[in-house]
Amino acid sequence: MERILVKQTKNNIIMVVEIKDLSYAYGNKKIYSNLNIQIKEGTIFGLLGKNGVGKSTLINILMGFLKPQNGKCQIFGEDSHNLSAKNKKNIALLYEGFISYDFMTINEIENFFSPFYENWNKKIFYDLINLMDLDYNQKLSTLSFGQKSQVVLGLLFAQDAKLLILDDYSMGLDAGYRRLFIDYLKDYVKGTNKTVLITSHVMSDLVDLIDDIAIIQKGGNVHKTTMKDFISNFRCYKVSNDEEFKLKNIHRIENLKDYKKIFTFESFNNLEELEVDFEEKFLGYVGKY
Ligand SMILES: Nc1ncnc2c1ncn2[C@@H]1O[C@H](COP(=O)(O)OP(=O)(O)OP(=O)(O)O)[C@@H](O)[C@H]1O
Repeated sequence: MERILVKQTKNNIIMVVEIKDLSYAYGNKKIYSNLNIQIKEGTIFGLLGKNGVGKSTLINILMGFLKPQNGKCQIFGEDSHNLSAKNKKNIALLYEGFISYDFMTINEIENFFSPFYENWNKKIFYDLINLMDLDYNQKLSTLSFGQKSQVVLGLLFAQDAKLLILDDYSMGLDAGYRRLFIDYLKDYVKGTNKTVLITSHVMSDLVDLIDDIAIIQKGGNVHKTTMKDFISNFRCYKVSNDEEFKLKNIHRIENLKDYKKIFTFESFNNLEELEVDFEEKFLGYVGKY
């Protein structure tokens, strides 16, 4: 059996997450077959895809809540469904509905969480809280949704874990809170070897944040690249509806009323290239429906 290397000695890159030939299905419903993903230490990795392609399933496998049916899924060189306590402590997970201690105050929730984590950093928690100008004695039940999410993020960052898994951090946050979070996250990981795995449906947040991406398609096909390469290499061209064209390697054609949009990794000098943002490129890749 092939051994998964935690450390690639050749260029000294440490892989924090190694997913190799992973298959998973719910009954007859195939989610992945032979999925391969690697996440390098010190990078921010975006797991992207439309609703229902299997992002949360993969996170559940990574967290050991689900077991691979085939293949391997390793974190810090150990099988994710069999992680040692030491490595478990180095993963901070954010998922929907993370907090259910609404009756506590901001102070109390910090006191409640801190003993569970060896590297607990109180200052990080209160730095984030202070950005919101809140009274520490305010009960969580009285906070706005965005403020409560900020408390959750504070609890997550204060763990000072080596790997952060953020499943849809942006749920319900307005543009201001999202920006606050993104800026904080960037500063938080800068100059450290912390690794972040993030899923989000807010594409505009991700452009300046993410290093590597995996775009998952329905059926489990995955396009892996860097954010930079995807943005510069995946192009959108405009072609008039009555123009005959025979082009190779077209990824997707979007038919609009007056013209067609062509999405491709090819470069066509004779066509008009449209300047489109990451969200549109992403939709051009995965399709709108
Ligand atoms: N326990 C389960 N039993 C059967 N099917 C499931 C189960 N959990 C998830 N699924 C299905 O598996 C598919 C992938 O679900 P998953 O939640 O991983 O998608 P996702 O990419 O995280 O979606 P979203 O972006 O909407 O959160 C979906 O079609 C979902 O209905």
